Amino acid sequence: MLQGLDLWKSFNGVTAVRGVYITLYTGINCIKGPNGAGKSTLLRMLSLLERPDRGTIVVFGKRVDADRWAEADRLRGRIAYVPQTSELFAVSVKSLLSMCGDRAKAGKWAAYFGLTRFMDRNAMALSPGIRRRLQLALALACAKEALLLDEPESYLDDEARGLLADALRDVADSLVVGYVSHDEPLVPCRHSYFMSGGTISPTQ
Ligand SMILES: Nc1ncnc2c1ncn2[C@@H]1O[C@H](COP(=O)(O)OP(=O)(O)OP(=O)(O)O)[C@@H](O)[C@H]1O
Repeated sequence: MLQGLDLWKSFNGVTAVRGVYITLYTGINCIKGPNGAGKSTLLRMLSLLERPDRGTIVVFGKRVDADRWAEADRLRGRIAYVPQTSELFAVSVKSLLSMCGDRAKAGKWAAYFGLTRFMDRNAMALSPGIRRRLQLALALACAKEALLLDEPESYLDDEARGLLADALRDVADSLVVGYVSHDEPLVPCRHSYFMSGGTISPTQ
């Protein structure tokens, strides 16, 4: 279980997230809402990649308070994250895929997303859609407990959207999945939240 407790975040005087409480359970947890609602900021905080101004993130029972942020360094590896953009490090695909240690698992997800022929290419020289496939393969290979996805269907063609949907159905029994989107997600949501103006509420 991944929780945010009273999370707040402002940028240059603009409050992006206002006292959000959220619990992500095993399965698909969807966070929907319009542009600028604060979804990406919330997801980055839950991924321990953005320090909240105030509040606590509870990562499988372990608390990370905003004012004791050093603890985040010890827990960040438990959460795989796919950002909204398709940026990656400018190194070869195969070196990226070696990041998580389990080469067999990384190879399996790379093959699943049709990436085998790109292994020696520089990741940043690939098209945004192929980079998105690579980000997803990497995140699925690295994810042991939680997988947080920011508009994961962006850049993908129909084939890749189908692959992603099937993959998410496969891992939904074993991972906490957070899925941020504007529109209907590719897979049914076990829990749904709606965000607007930095606040959040559960939906049906
Ligand atoms: N790094 C940043 N620096 C300055 N402002 C930021 C930063 N990140 C987010 N914001 C601001 O915080 C607010 C919420 O942005 P955020 O990206 O979290 O919303 P969102 O719901 O994900 O939007 P979208 O659906 O357009 O991606 C916006 O006003 C945005 O400009």
